[in-house]
Amino acid sequence: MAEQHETIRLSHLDTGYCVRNERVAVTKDINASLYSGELTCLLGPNGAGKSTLLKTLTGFIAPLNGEITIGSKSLTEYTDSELAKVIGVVLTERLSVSNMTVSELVGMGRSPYTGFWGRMDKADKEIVDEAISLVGIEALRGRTVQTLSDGERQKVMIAKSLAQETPVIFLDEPTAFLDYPSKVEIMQLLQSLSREKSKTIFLSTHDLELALQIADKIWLLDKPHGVSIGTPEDLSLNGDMGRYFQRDGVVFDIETGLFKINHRISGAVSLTGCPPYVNMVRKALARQGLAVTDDCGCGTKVVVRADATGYFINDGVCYRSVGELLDALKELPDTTAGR
Ligand SMILES: Nc1ncnc2c1ncn2[C@@H]1O[C@H](COP(=O)(O)OP(=O)(O)OP(=O)(O)O)[C@@H](O)[C@H]1O
Repeated sequence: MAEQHETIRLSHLDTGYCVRNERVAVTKDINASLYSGELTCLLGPNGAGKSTLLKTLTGFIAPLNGEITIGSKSLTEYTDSELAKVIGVVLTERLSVSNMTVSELVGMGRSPYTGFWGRMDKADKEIVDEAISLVGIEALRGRTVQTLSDGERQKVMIAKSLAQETPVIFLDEPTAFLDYPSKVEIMQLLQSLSREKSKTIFLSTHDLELALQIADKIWLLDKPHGVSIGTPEDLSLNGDMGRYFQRDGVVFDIETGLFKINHRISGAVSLTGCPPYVNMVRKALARQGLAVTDDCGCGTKVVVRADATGYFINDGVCYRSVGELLDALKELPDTTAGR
């Protein structure tokens, strides 16, 4: 495991904006730290202040109050060029660069080191090559940036921030607009970079389930509750996770540590069998509003069995698929005890 140390400290930090000379706070009194070798995910509902916090941490906007310390000095003491060697920022916006190749764009990550004319020497080029290979985009090198898919472009932007060789990388919704496998791939890439390169990685996301599975730490941001910080497991056990995302129709399942849809239950059946069939049938029944009461058939008129041989209702006809079983259940005049 990579050695971990505190890289950024937030002390009594208030974020927000000055609107017509009035200070409008978005988040208040955040006291927290980010660590090297850790992937931290910032979660919160729309408008909670995730982007505002990221903009404040990256020096785009000033804090309303409090202090951000990076290494041994305050963020305000860094010059722009010093900061560019400490913090890499990956934003989600589409790039307006035209006719720039992937190699050239990743090479821009070297600009804090290459001076006014941006001439890269051999060492710079090696660093760019390494960044490209770490992210696994060698095949894209010669492609122009505007021809890339969203996922490919996201990887290129991560490679650019790696070429920048900053100990800290901030990313604003890096998984937005990606299909699920690409989201997982980007998150796994960031997790391995935090581990293998000892980077401090802090990202905002709406991909709750993914963050719960992959983040070392979660920052939950919500106006009524403030910020709550911990491992996904601690935030699950102390009830914060369920509280923060409480909505009609959604429940936080403490057993799995994930959110699930709270189906409206209109009846119940009994279920026997063996995994994975029995688990899939349980899931399908829940979607139909049917709870599984027990595994012995007591108290319900319908007993469903699911195993490798097929799906059965009251040990009668063998149905070959979950779909057929559900159709048959719908046909029953009085399906369940609860109806
Ligand atoms: N430039 C600005 N001036 C004033 N208020 C702003 C400005 N930018 C954002 N806000 C407000 O600050 C609050 C937090 O916005 P922010 O964009 O940080 O939330 P967010 O958590 O990133 O939301 P989302 O998940 O929708 O992206 C919102 O109420 C927003 O309207």
